[in-house]
Amino acid sequence: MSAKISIQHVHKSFQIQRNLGHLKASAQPVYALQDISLDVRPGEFMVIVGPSGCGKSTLLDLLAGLTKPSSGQILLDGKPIAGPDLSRGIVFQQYALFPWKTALANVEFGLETKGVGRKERKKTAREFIQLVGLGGFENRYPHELSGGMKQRIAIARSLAYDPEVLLMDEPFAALDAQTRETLQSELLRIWEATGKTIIFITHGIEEAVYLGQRVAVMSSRPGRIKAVIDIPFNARTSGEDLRSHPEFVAIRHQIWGLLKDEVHKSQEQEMEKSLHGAGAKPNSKGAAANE
Ligand SMILES: Nc1ncnc2c1ncn2[C@@H]1O[C@H](COP(=O)(O)OP(=O)(O)OP(=O)(O)O)[C@@H](O)[C@H]1O
Repeated sequence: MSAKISIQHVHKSFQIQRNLGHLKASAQPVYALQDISLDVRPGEFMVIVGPSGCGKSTLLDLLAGLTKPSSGQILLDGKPIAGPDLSRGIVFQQYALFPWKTALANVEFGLETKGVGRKERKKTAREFIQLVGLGGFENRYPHELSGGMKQRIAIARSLAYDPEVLLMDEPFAALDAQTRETLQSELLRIWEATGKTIIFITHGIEEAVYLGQRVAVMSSRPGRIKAVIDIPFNARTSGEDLRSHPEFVAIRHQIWGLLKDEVHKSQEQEMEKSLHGAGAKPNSKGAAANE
C-alpha cells in the first residue's frame, strides 16, 4: 500500500543570530532534525514521541507546510507538500479558538474558508460538535467552556472541513489527567468513526502506547527516528482497561528504555542552552544542510 505521508531524508536547521557585543553578529545553525524518514499509511494512527526540544514541533510544522525542510522532502499522496492547505488539519496544545466566536462559529470557520454555503456550514458544524460530544454547547463562547471542551471544539473545527490528515501537536498536554484520559479514548472513537490518518505528537509514553498503532521514538536534538514500534492492540476502543494490561506495561517499558538516555541528553542540552545562549553545537558530523 502506498504511503499517505512519506517523510524522506528530512533535515531541518535554523540560522540564529548570536549577538557578540561589539563584534559583528554571527549566524549559527541549530540542527533541529537529522535525516528523518518515515512512511505513514492511509488511515493510520501514528504517534511520534520524543524528549523536550528534540524537534517534534519542527517536524509537525513541516508536515503542515508552515516551514520547508532544509533538505529532503515530504510527500502527501506522492506529491511534495508545498505549503499549508485544507488537506491537513492541525490541533495545537493551546486551543487556538477565536474568543469572539461561539463554538458553532469556530467550527464553521474552516468551512467558510472552503467556500461552503451558510446553511450547509451550520449543518456540518453541528454534526461535528455532536461527534465530539458537545451537542447543546453550540452557542457557548470559549471562555464559557472548560479546557477539555475547548480542545473538543478545536478537534471538531479541524475535522469539519474534512482534511485527509489530522496533525496533532501535544493536544492534551495542558489538560488535567482525567480529562486527558477521557479525550484520548474519545479521540480513538472519532478516529474509528472518520477513518482519518492521524499524526499525533507527544512526550507522554503512556499516551503514545494507548493511542498509536505505531510509535516513532525520536532521539534528542538533532532529532532522528530512533525506532518505530508496532503496538499490537486491536481492541483499543473496546472499553477494557488497556493501561494495566501486561503487554501495555511491557511496551511502555520498552519505549522508556529507548527514551531514557535521550531525555537525559535533552536535559543537558537545555542546561547548556540556558548557560551559553540558544546556539547549541550539532553533535553529529552528518548534520543538516543549512537553510
Ligand atoms: N524558529 C526557530 N529558530 C531557531 N531555533 C528553533 C526554531 N524553532 C525551533 N528551534 C529549535 O529547534 C529545536 C527543536 O525545537 P522543537 O520546538 O521542534 O522541539 P520539541 O520537541 O517540539 O520541544 P518541546 O517538546 O519542548 O515542545 C529546539 O532546540 C529549538 O530551540
